[in-house]
Amino acid sequence: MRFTAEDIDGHEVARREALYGPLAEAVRELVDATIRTEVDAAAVQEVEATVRAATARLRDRQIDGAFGVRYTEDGRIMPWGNVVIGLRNPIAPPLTVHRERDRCWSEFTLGAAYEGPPGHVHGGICALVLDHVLGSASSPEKPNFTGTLTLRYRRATPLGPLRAEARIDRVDGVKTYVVGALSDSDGVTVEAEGVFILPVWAREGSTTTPT
Ligand SMILES: CCCCCCCCCCCC(=O)SCCNC(=O)CCNC(=O)[C@H](O)C(C)(C)COP(=O)(O)OP(=O)(O)OC[C@H]1O[C@@H](n2cnc3c(N)ncnc32)[C@H](O)[C@@H]1OP(=O)(O)O
Repeated sequence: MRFTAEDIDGHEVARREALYGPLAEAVRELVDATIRTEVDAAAVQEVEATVRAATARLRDRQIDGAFGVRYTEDGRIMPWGNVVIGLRNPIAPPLTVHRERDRCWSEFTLGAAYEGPPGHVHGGICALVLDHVLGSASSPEKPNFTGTLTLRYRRATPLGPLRAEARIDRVDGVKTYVVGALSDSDGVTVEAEGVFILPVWAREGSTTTPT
């Protein structure tokens, strides 16, 4: 598991955010446009060639494997490849998760790229979002892992503006029980319960390392 410390200061973090954030946002727009475009065949082929050229240009120099989770020396976390919140990940909506004591919440919009049933959010995407928001609520600091996530899909979740929220229900040793929900403007669409577990290597006094 890749947790990496980076020797950079806040200015450098801000510079990278300003550089890579807009690129990821542009690719998100490209994904949406790819799904929804009705331009003619020649235009589609022209764009395909342009996108392939852009991809090759980015691949001129790249890291091996995934981005990992990186930290600055002053403890700032940079989960920029994360599929839910990653600044550099165009697949991430991305969510900004807010914290208030024992609860977390996020308001965000899911568009055409997240469709399952016509005009509605794919059930796996609902699970993805809820896993992350419940997981975030489970621990402000230590890396809890999802042990069990239980969902009740009460009605289909429409594409568009949504809210996810979660709070700690109870803590039992290394297990944190969290409850939460995904909602649209008419109320709850998916209810969630999760057990989030502090892995062995992160426990007090552990000498094991992440695997
Ligand atoms: C990044 C920046 C963003 C920061 C924000 C971060 C939010 C991220 C949220 C997303 C989180 C993820 O997607 S995490 C990725 C998805 N999850 C995973 O890949 C987890 C894979 N599974 C595992 O690594 C492991 O099985 C663990 C860590 C879940 C548990 O293993 P373990 O640590 O060896 O557990 P162990 O000591 O045996 O058991 C401890 C206690 O938990 C219970 N227990 C064990 N497994 C389970 C289970 N699956 N469900 C329920 N309970 C369980 C045991 O009965 C025991 O209870 P008792 O005897 O004490 O009563």
